Amino acid sequence: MTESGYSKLEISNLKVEYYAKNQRTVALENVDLKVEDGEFVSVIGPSGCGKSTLLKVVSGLLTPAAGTARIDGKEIKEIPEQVGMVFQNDALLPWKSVADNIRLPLVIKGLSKQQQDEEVKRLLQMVGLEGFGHYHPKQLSGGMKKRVALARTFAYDPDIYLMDEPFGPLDAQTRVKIGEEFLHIWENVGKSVLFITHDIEEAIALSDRVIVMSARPGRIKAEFKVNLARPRPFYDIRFDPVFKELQKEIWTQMSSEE
Ligand SMILES: Nc1ncnc2c1ncn2[C@@H]1O[C@H](COP(=O)(O)OP(=O)(O)OP(=O)(O)O)[C@@H](O)[C@H]1O
Repeated sequence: MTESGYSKLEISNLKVEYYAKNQRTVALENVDLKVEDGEFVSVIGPSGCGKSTLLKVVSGLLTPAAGTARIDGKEIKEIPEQVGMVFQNDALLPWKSVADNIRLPLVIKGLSKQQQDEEVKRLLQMVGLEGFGHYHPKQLSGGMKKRVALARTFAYDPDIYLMDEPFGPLDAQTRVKIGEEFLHIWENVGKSVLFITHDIEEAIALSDRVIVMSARPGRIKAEFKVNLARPRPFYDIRFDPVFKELQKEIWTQMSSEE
């Protein structure tokens, strides 16, 4: 809870429908979910269960058919300034340099040129891209682009990070490396995260709680608290017996019919 007594994010009795070609699809139904200040929550579930839809509601891009989504107690009616998104596709501006992509939120925030330069330098260092500021996105590997996208989100410094399978397109090795770096940075930043993934191991390694959704219409099927101390080693934590037990429980829940 925040000082004001509200959760950072509170979703209550949410229902979302899509209409396409006279066909109604109920994407989400009866979804209740809270994310506290500084909490890392992952949502995992079968393809099409409404995970991205959930993020679209929180980012103000979709209006629910019923129920509410609130940030700090205030109902989301338009794009809230407290959220920052990281997608599977990095959404970098190809005509701008790496430094200028990261600079964008700082310009919007109204920082002076000198403050922007200092912050860009700090962020490039933070994501391991020192010396690449003058490169353009097309000159970077998938993992490097992901680092730029993360640096840009850290530059924006939102209260809630909304992450939709952000490491999805990366190869397994890069995915672990970036996951590790992201976890390390996040553990210092300590903001709320709502993280969508298909990967049980990634969800456990990163999160304070893992939410399992049912197939469409998406409902919350189960919730697991991750009782693993922080800071955590993103990879080695997988060998902890608590991790393995949780992985088994989540897998059992995901593969059960109900
Ligand atoms: N713009 C749209 N118009 C109509 N139906 C849609 C639209 N967007 C999503 N849907 C439907 O809503 C349901 C939930 O979609 P959503 O993208 O939220 O699922 P998801 O869990 O994120 O899937 P995945 O894991 O495959 O990315 C799906 O059945 C999808 O077909």
